[in-house]
Amino acid sequence: MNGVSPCGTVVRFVSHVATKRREKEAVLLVMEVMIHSSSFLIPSTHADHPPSLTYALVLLNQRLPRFTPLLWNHAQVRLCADGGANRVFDELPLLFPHEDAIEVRKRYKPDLIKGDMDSIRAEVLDFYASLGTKVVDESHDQDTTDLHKCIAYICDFTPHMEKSNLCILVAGALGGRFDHEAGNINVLYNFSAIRIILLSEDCLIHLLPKTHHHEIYIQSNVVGPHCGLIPIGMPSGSTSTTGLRWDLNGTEMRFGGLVSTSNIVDADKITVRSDSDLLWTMSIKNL
Ligand SMILES: Nc1ncnc2c1ncn2[C@@H]1O[C@H](COP(=O)(O)OP(=O)(O)OP(=O)(O)O)[C@@H](O)[C@H]1O
Ligand SMILES: Cc1ncc(C[n+]2csc(CCO)c2C)c(N)n1
Repeated sequence: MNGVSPCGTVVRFVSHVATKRREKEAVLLVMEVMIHSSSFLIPSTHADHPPSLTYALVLLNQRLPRFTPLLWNHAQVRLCADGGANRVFDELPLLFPHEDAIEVRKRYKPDLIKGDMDSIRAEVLDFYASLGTKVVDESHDQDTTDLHKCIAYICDFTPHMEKSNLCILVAGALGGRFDHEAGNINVLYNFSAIRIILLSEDCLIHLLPKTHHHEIYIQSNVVGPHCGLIPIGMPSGSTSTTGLRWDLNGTEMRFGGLVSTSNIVDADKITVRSDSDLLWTMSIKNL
């Protein structure tokens, strides 16, 4: 029947609404929870055992955080994005002032240096190449950033099955030039199916994909209390949270309207549900 009786039309409409509601409920029922924690900021000896994630570390060409050795120890593989190698060469010895600089450099030897190679110094390249670091020169590609090239490398060499356990830590990603920061944030969206955490000494940023509900466990000795939830790229029609000083309750967020900055974590666990991808940011304590 094709809507001849007004009554039939209403019945069909009601049944359509009921079907849509059931579909929505089914989606809600099957929506998986993604767990987030900052245990990579805690020494391995104190962190949860066995660690549930496999970490990779990418070092960028920006002042490295004081806690870089901690990230290094958590990681199974360490990559430098082009000039990031200069930072490892110059800055890691400064974190161990009582040790011989060359010994420190040998201990913190990256597995791979990749990029367009316009920033790495020749002496740095020669030093690590002679120690066996793999070097991948992609100077022909002037359309993707050096960070993008490094993330692509990690993904290409991580088996499909293991990608769900992979977490890429990116040191030196924030602060400094805004075009670089924006490019680094864009990489979170380029590789939205991979866990990637951008880090500076002061804060971390990662994506909360709309495909999941999120539980963020707060290790309050290393992170917080300042935090933010930011819809980049498109508005969020509805976001709900628990555990924040200023929780959202089906709230719309958009640039030009409300975005949740200068919020405060008020619980050990924060939950977030949204119809859009959001950026989660949190302050890092003076480790
Ligand atoms: N000031 C910065 N702030 C944030 N990230 C940075 C900054 N400088 C570099 N990076 C990151 O480190 C990576 C490697 O830096 P590098 O200086 O080698 O890049 P580049 O491509 O030579 O940069 P440029 O745009 O200056 O040519 C960049 O792809 C970027 O992700
Ligand atoms: C529209 C557009 N804007 C900027 C660049 C430049 N660019 C982007 S990534 C990159 C490599 C940096 O190592 C360079 C040079 C481009 N190609 N296309």
